[in-house]
Amino acid sequence: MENSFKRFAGQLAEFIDVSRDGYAIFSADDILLCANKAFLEVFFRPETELIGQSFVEIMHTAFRTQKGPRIDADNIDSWLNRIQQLRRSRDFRLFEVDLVDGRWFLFSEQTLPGGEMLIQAKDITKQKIVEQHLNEHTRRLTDLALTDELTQIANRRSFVASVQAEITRCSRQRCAMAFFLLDIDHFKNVNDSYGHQAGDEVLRQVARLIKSTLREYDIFGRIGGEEFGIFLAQTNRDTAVEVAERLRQQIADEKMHIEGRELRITLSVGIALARDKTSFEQLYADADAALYQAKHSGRNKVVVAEYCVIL
Ligand SMILES: Nc1nc2c(ncn2[C@@H]2O[C@H](COP(=O)(O)OP(=O)(O)OP(=O)(O)O)[C@@H](O)[C@H]2O)c(=O)[nH]1
Repeated sequence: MENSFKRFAGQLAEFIDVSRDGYAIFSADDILLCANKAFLEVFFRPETELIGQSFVEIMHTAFRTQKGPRIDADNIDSWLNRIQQLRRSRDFRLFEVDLVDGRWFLFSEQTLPGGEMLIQAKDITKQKIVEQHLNEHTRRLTDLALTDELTQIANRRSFVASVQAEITRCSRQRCAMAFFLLDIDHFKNVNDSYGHQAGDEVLRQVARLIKSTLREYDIFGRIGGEEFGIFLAQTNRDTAVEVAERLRQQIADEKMHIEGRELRITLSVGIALARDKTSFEQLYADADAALYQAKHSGRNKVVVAEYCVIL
C-alpha cells in the first residue's frame, strides 16, 4: 500500500513538472520551497533565483522589473500590506491574476495544517479573451437596444426608463421636475419638399443641437418620429421656461445646411411641471396637452401645461 502510494506520488511529481498549470509550495513563514516550470514562467525567473526567496521579495522584484503579475499601485509596500491581509486569511482562496504580458491565471491558495501553502496557477488567458469579447458584445448590444439609430441619442425605451428612475428620486426628495415635449413644426413639409433623407438629416442636426445645449445630467431622448423629450430635475417653472425658450430660439436661429441647401426649421414645446408624486404617463399627458396648445396657437412656441402655473 505504502509502495503504491509512493509510486503514485512519484508519477504525480512527474506530471506536475510538465504541467501547463503552475504549482508551488511556500513555507509557513512564506519562503518559496519548490515550484514547477510553469510557475517559474509566471515570473520569468529561473529556479535558482526564485527558490528560497520570500513572497515579499518575489513581489518586490516583479514590481521593479515589471515581469509577472500586474501590480496596479504606486507604492508596492502598501499594495503588499493589503495582499498580506488577504493571504492566509482563509484555508482556501481562489482569485484571478493578470500578468504584465497579458496572460491571465486563476490562482488557488490552499494552506496546510502546518502552515505551508500550496499554490496552483491555471492559465485562463483563452477563457478571459472569450469573456472580454462577450462583455464587449453585450455592451454593444445594450447600447444598440438603448440608442436611437438615426440620431444616436436615447431611444424611447431608454429615455422612459431613465425618466422613471429620476421621477422616483425627485418624488422622494420632493424636488421640482420639468418635462418637455418638443416637436418639429411642419416636419411633413420637409420630407415632402426635400425628401426623406433630408428629413433624417434635419432630425440628426436638431438632436445634436439640443444635446449640445443641455447639461450632462439632463435626460434627453427621441420619443418617436419628430418628437423629442427632455427631463430636468430640480427645475422650477421659471428655469424650465427659460431653458425651453433658449432651445426654441436657438433652433429657430440655426441655418441648417441640408444636401447643399439652407433650411430653417422651428420647434414647438409643451412643458409639464411636478413636485410631488407623478408618473411618466402623467407628465407626458400634461406636456402633450401643452404642446397641442403651442401647435394651435401658431407653432414656434413654448407653452406650460395650465394646471402647472402655480409651481
Ligand atoms: N425623414 C423622417 N421623417 C419622419 C421620421 N419619423 C416621422 N417622420 C415624418 O414626420 C412627419 C410628421 O408629420 P405630422 O405628424 O403631420 O406633423 P408635422 O408635419 O410636423 O406638423 P405639426 O407637428 O403639426 O407642426 C410625417 O411626415 C412622418 O412621415 C423619420 O425618422 N425620418
